[in-house]
Amino acid sequence: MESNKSTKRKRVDEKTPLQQKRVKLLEGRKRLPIWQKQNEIRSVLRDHDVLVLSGETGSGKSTQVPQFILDQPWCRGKIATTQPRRVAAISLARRVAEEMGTPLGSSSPASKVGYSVRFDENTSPSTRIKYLTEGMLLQEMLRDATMGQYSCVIVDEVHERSVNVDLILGFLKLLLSTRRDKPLKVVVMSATADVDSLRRFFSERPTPIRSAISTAVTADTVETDGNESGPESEASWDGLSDSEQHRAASMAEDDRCSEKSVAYCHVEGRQYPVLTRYLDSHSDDIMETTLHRIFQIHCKEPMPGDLLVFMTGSDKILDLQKIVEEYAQNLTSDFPKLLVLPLFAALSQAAQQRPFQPAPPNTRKVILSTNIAETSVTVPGVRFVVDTGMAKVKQFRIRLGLDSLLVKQISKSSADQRKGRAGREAPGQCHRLYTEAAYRSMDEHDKPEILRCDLSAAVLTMKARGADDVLGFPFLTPPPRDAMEKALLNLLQLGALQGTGRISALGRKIARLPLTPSLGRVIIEAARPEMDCLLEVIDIVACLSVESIWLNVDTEEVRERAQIARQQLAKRSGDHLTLLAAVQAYAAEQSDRRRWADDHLISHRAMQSVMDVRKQLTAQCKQAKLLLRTTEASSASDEGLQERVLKCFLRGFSGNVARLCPDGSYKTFIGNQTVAIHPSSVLRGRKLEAILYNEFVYTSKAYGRNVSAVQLRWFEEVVE
Ligand SMILES: Nc1ncnc2c1ncn2[C@@H]1O[C@H](COP(=O)(O)OP(=O)(O)OP(=O)(O)O)[C@@H](O)[C@H]1O
Repeated sequence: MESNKSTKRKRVDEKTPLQQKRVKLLEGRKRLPIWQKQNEIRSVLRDHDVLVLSGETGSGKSTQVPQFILDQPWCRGKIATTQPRRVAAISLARRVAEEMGTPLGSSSPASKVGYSVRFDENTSPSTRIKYLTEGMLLQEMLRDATMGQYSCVIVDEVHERSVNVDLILGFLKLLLSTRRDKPLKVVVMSATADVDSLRRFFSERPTPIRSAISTAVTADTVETDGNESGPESEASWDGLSDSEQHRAASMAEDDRCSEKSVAYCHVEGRQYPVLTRYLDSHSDDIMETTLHRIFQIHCKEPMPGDLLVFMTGSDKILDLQKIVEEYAQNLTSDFPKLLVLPLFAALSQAAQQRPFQPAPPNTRKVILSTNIAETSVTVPGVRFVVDTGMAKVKQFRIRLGLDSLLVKQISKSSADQRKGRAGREAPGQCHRLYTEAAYRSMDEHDKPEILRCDLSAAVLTMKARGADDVLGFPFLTPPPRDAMEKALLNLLQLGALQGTGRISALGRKIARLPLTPSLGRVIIEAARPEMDCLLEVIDIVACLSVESIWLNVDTEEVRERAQIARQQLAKRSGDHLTLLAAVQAYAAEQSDRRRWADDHLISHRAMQSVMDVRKQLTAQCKQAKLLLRTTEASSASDEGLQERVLKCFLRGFSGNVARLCPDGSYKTFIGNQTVAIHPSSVLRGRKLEAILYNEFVYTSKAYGRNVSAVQLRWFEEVVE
């Protein structure tokens, strides 16, 4: 008996480190609530096309479901699991690769688990389980409308109801009814979703409408080779082909999309309890309360136990980081050290992974995060969640035709997701910095993004995917008609649609770029031989993809230093060319880029992200044959270049132009709204004929951010 045991132990010891880790993690997996449900999940998916799966946060949905179904006879292809954010897609892929004992992504041709996020595809020829952001799955759908490589698509964290997830659900619903040669299974998962509406959505048959996707033809096969106004391939894009119509008709006679094909399963319980604490009364100074609570936990609670603090945005996070670090210096050596780590979307990928690494000995991690860590992620070590109850959300202002970010109270569903980040490896605590009454008065769910944001990108994706009649698309929640019309008009104005409403060749090119339609249009414009400024525009677009490259300057002394340092980079024409000058100077710095950034009060971290995005965008433009020039970029000081660059931005953002009025204010061309130059702009306080801005922010008043001076005659020239 004893010798049997020792042979077994020896066998385990002989395994590779990957296999040893797999065996070790298997014990923990078996304790997850979902482990007991695996046979039920397999059997339900054998008999049904769609499974709506609910289960508490941490019960094991995101990591286990793909592994449960991998070896099922119907599952010959890949399994896609979508995530709302790249940080979740990457960390889940890493974890599942460890649990399966396989290398991650492209590190080995034999790797079974990979991920795909914007600007980073990390898969191998053997990848079977792929975690990808919703945006990336939509991009894949543009290349292969039938999604032939997948046997199963798992739509995770569906409660977040991003526009992208709503589009994916609609496309999957249509695909389920048309892809008959290879079966496709769909699993929709969340801890806090509205299960009934999802079941109803998939149970109702899609109407065989013109909008149904073309499964036989992909966008690639109908490309009209740059002929923007030329006739589109009518047969290909007129909704259903003959064979598809036949299939859709026969489908109406069977029960494929009836109640029977949609199953529901619930996973009860979570692994560890989480104690919830509320404030006794409302806090008027949330920063102060957060700071106080961080130190209260740190000084009272035993180690180990890291903190995850949910805040609104990067500006507040960086402010609090500084204050916590200052206070931490005054702690006596009786207390463990504090390591403060920010986590927000605009950080480089490497910086986003730091909170997932273990803290050094005798150190407590304090992760200050936006809601990018709200769902799906397990941040190892976290036992305490501190929730400020607020988040920045996108809000579309139809009259202006612009998205703006507003700070708002979160929903109950968000609060519960935040709480669910604790209690994943051990019992935890959730400190809600609001009262219990405030929690009870919160909305149950967030308003779906489709009801509150600009729909241009969504409409373009639908059109590029062959869903021409966008008003007939199967939406889980139909968006407001005026927002759809606004999006159609915007796309028409960008030249992404033809007069008939069909997508143009130019529109299809824009749809394949991982950018908003407006920024995509700027890129395409810059690639025209007359403009010839694509490399420079890529640099600026890369800067616009991070929140800000400039460090916050809060004291008079630092402000003065910043002014002097930034003056060397500032361009009279405004922020766009100033950003270009900053990227060019940073890229040219060969000895010590970190020091250069510090000297100019520029965020080295943000610049690393900019360089990442710049590299990827350049590669994508080369692949799309937009970038033919091999010479170096021109200097930001070249006047001719400045005009061409700004004209390109004008082409994509003609709606974001305001002219100077006799009273000294700026009023937008569209909507006649007053808009001021943002205080962060190099043009602040200047009186110019007209300004162009990339972003509209509303704080104490309406501001345009990232502003440049433009001439009215350019406007007439560019926007015929
Ligand atoms: N990176 C990780 N490090 C350590 N443990 C992990 C990691 N990822 C997952 N786990 C463990 O696996 C459990 C299940 O995680 P999983 O993400 O599958 O749950 P879930 O049900 O999808 O949760 P949620 O609804 O919150 O996304 C976690 O509670 C944790 O114990």
